[in-house]
Order: sequence, then structure tokens, then C-alpha cells
Amino acid sequence: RRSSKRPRYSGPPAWPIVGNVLPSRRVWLKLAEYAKTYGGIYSLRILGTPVLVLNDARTARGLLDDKSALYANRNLPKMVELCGMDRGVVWEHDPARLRQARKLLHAVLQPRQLEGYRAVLDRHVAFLLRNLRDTPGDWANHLRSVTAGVAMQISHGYEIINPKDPYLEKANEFVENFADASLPERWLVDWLPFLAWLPEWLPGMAFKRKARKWNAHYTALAEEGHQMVKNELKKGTAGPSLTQKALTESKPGEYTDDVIAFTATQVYTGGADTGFSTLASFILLMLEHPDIQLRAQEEIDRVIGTDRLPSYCDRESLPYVDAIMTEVLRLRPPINAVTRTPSQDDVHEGRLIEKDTIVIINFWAMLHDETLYPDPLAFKPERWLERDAKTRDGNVFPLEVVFGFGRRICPGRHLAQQLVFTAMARILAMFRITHAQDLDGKPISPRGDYGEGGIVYVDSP
Ligand code: HEM
Repeated sequence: RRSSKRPRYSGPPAWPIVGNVLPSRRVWLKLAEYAKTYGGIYSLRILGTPVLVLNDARTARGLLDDKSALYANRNLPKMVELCGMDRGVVWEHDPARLRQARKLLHAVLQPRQLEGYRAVLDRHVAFLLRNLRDTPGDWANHLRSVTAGVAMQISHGYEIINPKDPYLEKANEFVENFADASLPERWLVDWLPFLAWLPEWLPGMAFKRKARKWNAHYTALAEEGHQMVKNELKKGTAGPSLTQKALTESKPGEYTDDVIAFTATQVYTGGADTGFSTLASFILLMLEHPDIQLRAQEEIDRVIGTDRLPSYCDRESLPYVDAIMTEVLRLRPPINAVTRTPSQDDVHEGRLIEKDTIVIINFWAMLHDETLYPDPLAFKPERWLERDAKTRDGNVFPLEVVFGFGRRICPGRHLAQQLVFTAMARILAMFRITHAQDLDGKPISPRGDYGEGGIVYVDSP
């Protein structure tokens, strides 16, 4: 494998055989720390697998935007494959199926198409406001419901009325399984794929039984959702959705049933928790920064008045609220890192990047780069009102970074901004976010612990 004489990117020293050892918790922090010594792009080797880490947005663009075809794949973790979770979008590795899936998502999630869902979005945000008014202590669940509700409405036209809805519970179970299966540090089989060939009855093979169970669960969920829309179409009651559009408006053979079913299911995977994570971070940050909250409320009162609620169309006239959204996503990106892999050997800046290298895109490091954002751990929306020459550069503006790069850029980025902006602006217009109080009248601080998975959200509000 090491036959080429071309130099490779250097990186931290590695142990023989095992190579570099990374922490199992918050690996992006360690990777960002290494960047201080080894720069915006450096290499690691883990159990013989070459790994390249991208820590700065300009370097990432040079690879992922400029050579987008070469870096369009994600390396497929063996556990994800065993679970059949490579069907859909995120881990889809069949180029023809991926093309269909991305085209379908684009057909529904591009800004012009989203206008058709504006009323759906406003209705779900209205439920959110009502729920927050009635039971504010349950704010995290209410935030979860709004993002889940919008995602399901768009994927299947499915209206969640009851939070204990059995289809929603199944979808949530899938999201958990999906996040678990995607964590490479959890599964030895990701690093030693031959384990997948050993019989299931051997000790240490529990992962195979789990994979079989999760595979069946995912298949049943995708088929159930798909069948539900087909039945509604037969009855003439199907509302607009990605599945309805694909089944009724596409040319024959444009999308297979299988691609439609799994792509629709991944709208929920991609959209529900990322939106929840962002809104939960927003609530916690507003609680910590009452001065910023007040300034945003003053802006809303001045620009919108009190006769109506702000909407997405007001984004340009509410620059401070917009800046809050940007800064929440910069400081607490819901996805801290993702991976890609080159489909063949590449030479970049005179250095060899071998085919099948795991390329880690470390969004966290990019969004906390102190040369771009001084005092990077502080929440300062005003950075985005007075953007200097460095941060005015679209290459490094957080909303151009946090949704990824190249061919696998987040297809839900327009929907995400519409939903998150509308919810933030309306919450600010309607409520003052303050600490709950205990029986003695003392303020209770939420713990606000962030989880560890692929999507990082507040586990214990
Ligand atoms: C604040 C909200 C969101 C953030 C920060 C976010 C961020 C991301 C990122 C970083 C990626 C990986 C991009 C890459 O590899 O370069 C991604 C992929 C994806 N996102 Fe989002 N996302 C958000 C909301 C959504 C929504 C609302 C949807 C669906 C409606 C969605 C659907 C997807 C899908 C399906 C993928 C996989 C695309 C692929 O692999 O080709 N996301 N997102």
C-alpha cells in the first residue's frame, strides 16, 4: 500500500500496529487540538487505515468543492452496511441510487418548492408556541415535536397529532439505532471487517444479532411509511409530500420504489434531530444571555410591532435575530464532523491522498477557528452585524460551513434555516426565556448536557 514515493500529509506520531489512538468522547475536540500543531490538514493512521483530517474551511473547499466528484463518497462503516442503513442517502454508496435520492430531495427541498410548505411550517410553529405557553417546563419535548412534525409532513404528508404516535415512536427508535450504528468507535467490526464473516454464535458476535434486528426494523419502517402514502393516494386523501410527489409526478422509472421509501425515511433522520439540537441550543443560550435576548426582542418590536408574528419573509429586516441564528449554529453546530473518502488516489498540494482514506471534515474546528472568530467559545451574535473582511468571505461564513461541502452538502439546508429562523423569531416575539424556579423561588439551571452521537443535542435539558 505504501509503494508510492510521493510525500503524504504529516500528523501526530502513531504507535506501531494500532496507530493513532483517539478518545471515544468528543473526538472533534482532540482533532481540533492537533490542528494547532499540525495545521488545517493533517493525517492519522488508525489500525492501518489512513485518515485525513480537515480542520479549516478553505482547505476543505479545495478538496470537497473543487474535486467534488472525487470526494462524493462516504466510507461505509461495516456496521452500517450490516444494518442495511446504507439504503437511503446519508450512507448510500450505490452511485445510481444516490443520484436518484439526491435528485428527489432537491425536487422537494429547494427554496421554490419549499414555498408550498410554508403554511405547514407556520402551523407547526404555532403548535409549538401554544405548547410552550401551556407547559413551558416541557420545552425540550415541544421543540422535538416541531422538528419531527415538519419532517414527517414533508416526507410522507403524515400529521403527528399525538406525541405517543406509534409511527413516530418507531421513527425515533430508528434514529437512535442509526446514530448508534454510525459511531465507528463503538464497533470493532468497522476497523476489523473480517469479523462480519464469523458465525453469529461465537462469543463477541452480539453485534451481528443487533445488526439483523436493526436492519429488519429499518426496512419495516420505510415500507410502512411508503405503503401508508400509497393507500392514501388510492383513497384520494394523500397530502403533498416527497413520497406523494415521487409516486405521482415522476416519469416512469425515474425513481425506484425502494429509493423513494428509504429517501423519505431519511428526511426524518436528517431533519428532526438537527433542528431540535439547534433550537435547544438557542433556548439555553438565550437563558444564559438575557441582554442578547432583550436586544432581539426590541428589534422585533421595532420592526414588526405587536400586531402580528414575525415570519421567514422578515429575515432580512431582522438582522439581529438572523445573527443569533448564525451564531447559535457556529457555536453549537449540531453535526460536529462527518466523513468522506476519495474514490481513487489523489494528489493534493503535491501530497498523496490514497484511495479509501477516511477524510474527516471537522466542522467544530472550522467554526471555532480563533483566527477567524476571536474569542471563539463566546456567544456573540454581533460578529455577524459587523462582519470584517475575513468573515465576510463566503468560504468561512458559518452558514456556508455548517451544512457541509461539495456533492454531499445538506439537502435540507434551506428548510432548516426557514424552520429554525421562524421558530426562533416567534419564540422571541412571544416569550421571555427565564429560569424556572424551585419551591423556594430559587432559579433552576438546566443541565444542558450535550450527547455524543453523530448529531449532538441536549440530552438532559
Ligand atoms: C440546522 C439543521 C441542519 C444542519 C446543521 C445539517 C447539517 C448537515 C451536514 C453537515 C451534513 C453532511 C454534509 C456533508 O457531508 O458535507 C448533512 C447531510 C444531510 N442532511 Fe442536513 N442538516 C440540517 C438539517 C437538515 C434537514 C432539515 C434535513 C431534511 C429535510 C436534512 C437532511 C440531510 C440529509 C438527507 C443529509 C445527507 C446528504 C448526503 O449524504 O448526500 N438536514 N446535514
